[in-house]
Amino acid sequence: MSVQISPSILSADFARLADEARAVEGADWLHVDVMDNHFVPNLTLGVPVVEALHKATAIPLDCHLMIEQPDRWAPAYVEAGAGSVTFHAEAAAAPVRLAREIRAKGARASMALRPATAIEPYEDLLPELDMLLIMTVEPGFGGQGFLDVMLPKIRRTRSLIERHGLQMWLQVDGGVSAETIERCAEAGADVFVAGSAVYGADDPAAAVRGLRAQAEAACAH
Ligand SMILES: O=C(CO)[C@H](O)[C@H](O)COP(=O)(O)O
Ligand SMILES: [Co+2]
Repeated sequence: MSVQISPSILSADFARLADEARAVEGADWLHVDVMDNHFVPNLTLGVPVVEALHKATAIPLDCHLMIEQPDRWAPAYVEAGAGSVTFHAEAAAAPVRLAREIRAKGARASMALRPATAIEPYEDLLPELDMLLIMTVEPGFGGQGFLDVMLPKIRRTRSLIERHGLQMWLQVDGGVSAETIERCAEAGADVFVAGSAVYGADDPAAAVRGLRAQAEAACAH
């Protein structure tokens, strides 16, 4: 699977979201962090903003739901136009049923793991998913330092995906930057979320190009 760069609008100017989406033209997906102040101690945006963003940009929206009760709310994000919908394993009541519903509605189904959540209990669920997201910070805020202790989990997850012969994305989210992206790619990630490293740069589109070049070089090894 080819490298995908997904800038996170968590680090963008929320008063200018349409412009900020255009500022990363050339990115593969746009990562949209939905937080409900219950699953994580922060509050961001919801379905109406995703709907508006979908109308404002051609970039596929990669919605990361850091919310309780994703079984109840995730389908609305597909209807709002999300290209992929990621729910957290720790919050989902029925992850297989939810993944099937997301796929049936026409989006990629993805499941996220907090840093302390192991992949192994979810091994048998992998065929139900189009993507697995390994958090490399505690979810809730942008601009945190990359947790390099997550690298073995990325490697183990890549091995499981290969052992099962699956075609699925492996996404990393949190602290991904020019300093850390190569280690993520070498460990087996192929979808890279970057918030502060892209929107904190003077030229966000150039930052996307730089991250892509580094990831592609490291993935080829
Ligand atoms: O899900 C997230 C936080 O919970 C964000 O996607 C992530 O933190 C991106 O920001 P940065 O690249 O600055 O770490
Ligand atoms: Co995210």
